[in-house]
Amino acid sequence: MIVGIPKEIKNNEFRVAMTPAGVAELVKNGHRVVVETTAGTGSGFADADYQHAGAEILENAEAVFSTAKMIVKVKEPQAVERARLTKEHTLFTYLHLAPDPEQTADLVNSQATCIAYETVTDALGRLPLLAPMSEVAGRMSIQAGAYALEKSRAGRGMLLGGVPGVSPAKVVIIGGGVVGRNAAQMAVGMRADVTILDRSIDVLRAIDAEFDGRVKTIFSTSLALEEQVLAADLVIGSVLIPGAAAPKLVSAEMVKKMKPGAAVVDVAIDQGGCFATAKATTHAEPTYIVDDVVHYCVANMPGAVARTSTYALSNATLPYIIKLANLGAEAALKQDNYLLEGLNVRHGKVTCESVATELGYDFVPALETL
Ligand SMILES: NC(=O)C1=CN([C@@H]2O[C@H](COP(=O)(O)OP(=O)(O)OC[C@H]3O[C@@H](n4cnc5c(N)ncnc54)[C@H](O)[C@@H]3O)[C@@H](O)[C@H]2O)C=CC1
Ligand SMILES: CC(=O)C(=O)O
Ligand SMILES: [Mg+2]
Repeated sequence: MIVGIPKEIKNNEFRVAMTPAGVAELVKNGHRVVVETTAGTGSGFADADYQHAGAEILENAEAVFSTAKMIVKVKEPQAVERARLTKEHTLFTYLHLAPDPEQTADLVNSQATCIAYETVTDALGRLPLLAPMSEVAGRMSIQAGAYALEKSRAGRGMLLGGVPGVSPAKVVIIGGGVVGRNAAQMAVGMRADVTILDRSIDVLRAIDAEFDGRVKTIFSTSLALEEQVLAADLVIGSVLIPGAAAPKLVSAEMVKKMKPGAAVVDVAIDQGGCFATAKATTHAEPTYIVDDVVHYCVANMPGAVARTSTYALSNATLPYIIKLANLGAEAALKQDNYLLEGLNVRHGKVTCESVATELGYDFVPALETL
């Protein structure tokens, strides 16, 4: 198969979908790989590194899309990229369709086979292609939040860990999954006062055991959530209902009642965000203020630490890319039910139920499109 790696074009997105080492694996498996010139520069890989690995360098994205059958990316295709997709293409990348009607309509119209990293599952019910970026974003959320609490960003002027004689900041994490636990690790390391809310008691049990009492766990009800958010200096939004738009757990009224200068980092913004006041921002201008509360809502947080993130993402995606290339998308999807969960749109049909429900499409079970 011909596999294409375009350069990412989202604002301040420096990741690339494959490392030269991944390309070498594909080439070893008998595939042709075409890479857009300078696609790897932001992650520290030169065109020559990809050439050494056996890839061909093409001069622009147009050439990559028209040459390759499978397009492997990091972020959801932007409008100009969507216009290049055809029925012959398989697209393998993050999509986050539920909060994005324009993208969904374009992918439906393209007739392409669109597999979303974030809804691929594994035998334990986890999300193996979301997890590495959730680890990165969870860890970053605390440094972003610490920065947002500084006076220069209109924050409360608090140091997360306090100092001897002065209390640490109160960090509240909503959602104790991969993002939430990684955020907690960093916040505990910085000596903040950390509380995690989740609606799964098993998740709270595991966190209680993992942190050995250094993190408080609270079962997430609307009342408990409001109490915690109003007492917080920094709130991390990290809930997920796979495929669906994030539930708006923190209302605009609640934000109004938060402490002046408190900060929120809505990591779940890629699924629309769990704060009613959240709107996606970019690394170029990551924060804005609503009712004296500093909001950080960057939808591609890992793009800022591209080298770490590119390695982490491609470690996870490579086996799936090889399988899709070796078998072809149709056979690979038929053979692997967990990969099949990643299929969101194919040949004009929406095959992810939560996306269909959210955006008013007829849901067509994925197998029926194969
Ligand atoms: N902004 C960015 O750059 C990035 C955003 N993300 C996003 O972060 C979000 C979280 O991802 P993960 O941690 O990997 O998901 P996860 O599935 O590991 O964890 C989500 C947790 O939320 C909990 N939850 C669901 N509804 C809840 C509620 N009403 N109250 C409390 N807890 C609730 C679940 O029980 C689960 O433990 C996702 O939207 C993901 O796409 C991930 C990576 C990068
Ligand atoms: C998961 C995601 O949205 C990202 O890594 O950018
Ligand atoms: Mg206020």
